[in-house]
Amino acid sequence: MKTFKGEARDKKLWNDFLNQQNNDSNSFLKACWLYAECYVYRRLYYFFENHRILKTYDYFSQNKQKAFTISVGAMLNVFEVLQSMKSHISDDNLKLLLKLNLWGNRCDLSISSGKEVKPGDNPFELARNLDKKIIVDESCKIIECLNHADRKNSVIEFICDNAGYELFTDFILADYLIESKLVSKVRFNLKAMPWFISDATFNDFRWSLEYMKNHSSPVLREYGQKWQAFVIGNKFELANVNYFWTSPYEYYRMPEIDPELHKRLSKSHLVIFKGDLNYRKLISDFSWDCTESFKTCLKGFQPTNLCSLRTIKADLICGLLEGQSKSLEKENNEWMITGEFGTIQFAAKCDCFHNSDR
Ligand SMILES: O=P(O)(O)OC[C@@]1(O)O[C@H](CO)[C@@H](O)[C@@H]1O
Repeated sequence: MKTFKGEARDKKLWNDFLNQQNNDSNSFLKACWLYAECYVYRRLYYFFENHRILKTYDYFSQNKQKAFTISVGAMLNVFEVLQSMKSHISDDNLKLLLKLNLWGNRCDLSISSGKEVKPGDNPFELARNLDKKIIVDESCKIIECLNHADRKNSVIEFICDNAGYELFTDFILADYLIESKLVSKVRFNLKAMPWFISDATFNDFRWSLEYMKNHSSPVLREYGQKWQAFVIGNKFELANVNYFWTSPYEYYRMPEIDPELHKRLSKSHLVIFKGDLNYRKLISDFSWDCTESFKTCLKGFQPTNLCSLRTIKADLICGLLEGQSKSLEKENNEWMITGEFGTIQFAAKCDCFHNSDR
């Protein structure tokens, strides 16, 4: 893996990392999966960013936009159910929205190697029926944490994953948190470059709201306008560009590599990490004993209360009960790589909530 040349703002971040690798492991074939995969996506962008005309071109944008447009049927269904929830703010509704958001992570174009992945037409029914597939469910702890938020001043940080339907479910959850007045602001952390095919960039975020605002369906138009107004009114905030999210670093190294980012996260009430890649970075892509606690696997990374909503696509996990992985293996010996199963895990910063040790 070669160091980068040119003027890129993350050149030093990447080159310092590459220079720290020992010669034996500094190659695509020998590096660990996380590093090699991140390097490939960064190197791909390098070819474009140094091109006179193509420097702002997002080579995955067509796939991502298609992923959004083919999900309109599911989105309309979500809005229909949501209308009835609005008049009835409750922990049960919040729990259901967390699950809707979790399953949104199935719609990822990197696991399908770019092939279309469409959500079912009735996502709430799916979310209600898939509880057996959530093999660690700490949604109650997340809700308890949200109920402790200082409603007037609390910020939630979303560390987003995929554009398309998953980003839509992020908006839905964020909207509910704002409307129910549990928090005052949701900040979205997006990718600074095309990443893992479908990861959401700043442009994807803006494109999605603009697409909704101009749609022929009145409800899509209404919410497109509403969420654009949230952006202008600072209820939805786009975090500044940050290259840490497209670096290969595991999150426990954040205080050393990007102390400013760590400090900013620590001021929020809760950080929601979406998806599989964020999970791998949270627990350092190590093959932990699957019964090890989430908190231990974070290796001290705990800027504030944090949670992870992830469909399982990579063969690492923690927080399971004794014997649980054996029975999953019997059910489906590919349970760790298909995205069929999911986890909702939580780690509390302070003692005021239960912690996630199981
Ligand atoms: O973060 P996501 O979107 O949930 O998942 C991304 C992901 O499925 O893509 C990769 C396959 O290339 C896996 O490494 C990874 O876990």
